[in-house]
Amino acid sequence: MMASTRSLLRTKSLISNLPRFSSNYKCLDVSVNNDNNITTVTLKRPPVNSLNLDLLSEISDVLTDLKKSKSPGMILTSSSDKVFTAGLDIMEMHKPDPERFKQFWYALQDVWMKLYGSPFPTAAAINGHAPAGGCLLAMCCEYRVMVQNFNIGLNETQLGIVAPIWFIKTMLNTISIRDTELALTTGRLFKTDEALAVGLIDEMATDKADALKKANAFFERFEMIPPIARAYTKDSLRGSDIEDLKKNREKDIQTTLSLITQPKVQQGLEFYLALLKNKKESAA
Ligand SMILES: CCCCC/C=C\CCC/C=C/CC(=O)SCCNC(=O)CCNC(=O)[C@H](O)C(C)(C)COP(=O)(O)OP(=O)(O)OC[C@H]1O[C@@H](n2cnc3c(N)ncnc32)[C@H](O)[C@@H]1OP(=O)(O)O
Repeated sequence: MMASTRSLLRTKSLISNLPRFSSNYKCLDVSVNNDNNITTVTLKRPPVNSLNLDLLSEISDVLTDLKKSKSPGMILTSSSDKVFTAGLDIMEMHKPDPERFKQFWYALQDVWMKLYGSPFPTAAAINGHAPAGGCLLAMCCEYRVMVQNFNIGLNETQLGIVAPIWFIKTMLNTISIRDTELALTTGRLFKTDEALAVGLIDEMATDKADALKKANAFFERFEMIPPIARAYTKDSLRGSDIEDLKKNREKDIQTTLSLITQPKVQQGLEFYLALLKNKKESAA
């Protein structure tokens, strides 16, 4: 196909599929790049983009919109200059109201299924720390570019909690079984260069602009690949993990609720929260 015909076809399909986004997001900025029609979703819940029910619900909605509009791709990033996301909002797990916790966990499952299983390509421009749930969101994306001198990893065991099996499968889809076991059992947070060495991220960046540039370049790889072939291939690789959670969704919610409300686990969370607060006080 001639290059000019290709670009005309692309322009036509972009016009007909232009995504329409709600302007009502409180915790997200959503913008579409005019050059390649890639959508950048920016997490914007200060101070640390911790994932509470509201933020998760908005991420879930935007993923639905992107799928409906047959988006050619999405970049996930943060408005903070030092935190991509601090993971799940600990306040949703500390002394939780059971009904609220169930909604919260359901929303997290939704985000995971939609992001890990999206038919469109995804990249994370990780411009800050990405512990626990932050690492999960980044690993759900197909490509990760991370700004130097930050931390990423599933550190749940450090908090006395356990990464659910679907978190673990997401890491197994990213790095080796051996590295996953060592990382999870020790709750290891990797510095950017260590994450690159182990394959947890794909590229390093000097700053956010560089991360966005490299993330945008990732999508050029798919210009000549029919989207349907791409999406089926991704589904062949990831679909069974998603089916497993779909089958066990209710059980996963109940088990997590009963574990998280155990007094020992609650004490551990309290201790961790106190550490976070003390860190601030001792720095002042
Ligand atoms: C065997 C029993 C198993 C039972 C359970 C079973 C399954 C449950 C599975 C649950 C899975 C959970 C996954 C998660 O995501 S847990 C969350 C893990 N997150 C973290 O460990 C990160 C904690 N935060 C930090 O390390 C730092 O905040 C930082 C991200 C590196 C940023 O540092 P800095 O810029 O210096 O900011 P501060 O530390 O001063 O924080 C500012 C402010 O934000 C509060 N905060 C930080 N993180 C969270 C959070 N995740 N949730 C809620 N709030 C958070 C922090 O306390 C400060 O608040 P104040 O300004 O009020 O002091």
